[in-house]
Amino acid sequence: MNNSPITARAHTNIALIKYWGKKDVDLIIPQNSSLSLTLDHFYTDTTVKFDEGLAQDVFTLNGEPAENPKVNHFMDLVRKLAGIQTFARIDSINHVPSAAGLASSASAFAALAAAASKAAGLDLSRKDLSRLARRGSGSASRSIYGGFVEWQQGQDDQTSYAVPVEEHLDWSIGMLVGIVNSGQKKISSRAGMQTVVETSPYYQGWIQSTTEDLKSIKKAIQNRDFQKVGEITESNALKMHALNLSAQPHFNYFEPMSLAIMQEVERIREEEHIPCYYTLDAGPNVKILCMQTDAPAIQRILASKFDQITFEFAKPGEGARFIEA
Ligand SMILES: O=C(O)C[C@@](O)(CF)CCOP(=O)(O)OP(=O)(O)O
Repeated sequence: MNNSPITARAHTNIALIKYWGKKDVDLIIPQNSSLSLTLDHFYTDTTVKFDEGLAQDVFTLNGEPAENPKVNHFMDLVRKLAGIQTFARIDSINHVPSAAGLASSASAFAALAAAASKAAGLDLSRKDLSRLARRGSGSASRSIYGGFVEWQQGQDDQTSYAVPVEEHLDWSIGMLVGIVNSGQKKISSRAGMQTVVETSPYYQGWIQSTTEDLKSIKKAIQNRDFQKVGEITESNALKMHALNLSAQPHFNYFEPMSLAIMQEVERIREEEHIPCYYTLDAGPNVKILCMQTDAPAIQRILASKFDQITFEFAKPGEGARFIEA
């Protein structure tokens, strides 16, 4: 274990093919493989320093003391892996719009996995970092890499990890992220996907369909077929949300503003002939896949319709890495 503080940076990722259900809740083994795009715009910096003088882990988030049982549980995993008992100081800064509601668990646990394992004296491969990050939050397994990333579902702790599909993208694709300030209490991803696995009558159909989508989208990425990538992305997101509508009790993450933006994206595509496609996760925020050159025109149209929402553009981002604090 080295006693110097280690800082890591990891970016958030947005799934084009969704992870939405676990086979094993404790190990976080998913029901299906997923594929995401790591974004440059939103990231987490986490510093970890092990200190024999601490009687427990001390955690701060954005400069404020914080309590998070998932972080404590995760640090226990790191201690076990490194064969140490020492507690640590963990300081995490989320560079994500505060009202975002953007699932920052992906960047947070990927950055924590990198910084904590290194500070504990481990020198993990990116594959083992992805496996470790997965234990914090499934989607974090993908943020170890940049660009397009596939989380191969595997069947156990050894075989479930992410791999880079195309890490250094020479494709000028990107995402506009609309921050819909949500008043409603959202159901966490963890709770939402559990309900769906247990109660949606469509769940087996989802597994079959999303497995097909993954194969098709990888081919479309290889062929630089933006329209196909977009169509699959939009369809896959709606199928995921259909699971929520069909669950018992049913739930959904859409707000009226979400639906209005979704309809406007379809209008821009069909009437303005600007290729753009939406996806949504466990919240009301709409993410719009588009080519970088089209982003300003789309932002202008959206700003004229939704003046109270900011749409921030994100290019493909890099994988988790160590930085000077
Ligand atoms: O990212 C995706 O594939 C789709 C979602 O974002 C939702 F739309 C799921 C993210 O779930 P996560 O927060 O990783 O859950 P955990 O494993 O229970 O911590």
